[in-house]
Amino acid sequence: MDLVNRVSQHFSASIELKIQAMSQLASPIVRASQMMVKCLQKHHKILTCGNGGSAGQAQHFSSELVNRFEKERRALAAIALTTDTSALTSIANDYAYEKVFSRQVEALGQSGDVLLAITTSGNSFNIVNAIDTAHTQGVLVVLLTGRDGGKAECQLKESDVAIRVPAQSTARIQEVHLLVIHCVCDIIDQVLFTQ
Ligand SMILES: O=C(CO)[C@@H](O)[C@H](O)[C@H](O)[C@H](O)COP(=O)(O)O
Ligand SMILES: [Zn+2]
Repeated sequence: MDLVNRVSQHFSASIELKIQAMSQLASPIVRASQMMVKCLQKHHKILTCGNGGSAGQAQHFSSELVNRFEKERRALAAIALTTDTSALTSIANDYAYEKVFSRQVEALGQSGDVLLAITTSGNSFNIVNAIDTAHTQGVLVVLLTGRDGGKAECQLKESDVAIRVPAQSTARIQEVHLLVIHCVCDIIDQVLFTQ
């Protein structure tokens, strides 16, 4: 097996998907960024969640707001719901894994906040439940997903934003999600901190 060729195929597939997704995703990326700008301007916060690789993406995004992205600016309010192992393990242990994010949204989510929910399949029940609870708390939702958007996209309201990567492979979808996250960070900085 030619492993170098295999690596080349991964690069090509990732590049081609990004080019294909650009025209479809630019507009929802801008809408999601504007929603988050409004949220942060009003001193509300962004909650993030996801499973596995998407948990890493959720943390990646929240750290770029709390710390910084590419320019010096004040800290911005974001909390990853994937990091408090005591909350995660007790909620999973006492209730169900499907509740690990929704219980935290119930505790922390306030009207005017935004939930960034990340799922490649759209079918992770803890994400679907987090979206339902966000709605009952008056929290707007930005959903990063793939494939057919799954149950999570079906739960969205008109005031929410879906950013669905047109691909089937979890890895390829995650690669585009990271690019989307960096676009959103850039727009937030551009709008909030450029005169
Ligand atoms: O990162 C990977 C594979 O690339 C996996 O860890 C992946 O994130 C996990 O299988 C997740 O549980 C998938 O969840 P979801 O994206 O379907 O919501
Ligand atoms: Zn980054």
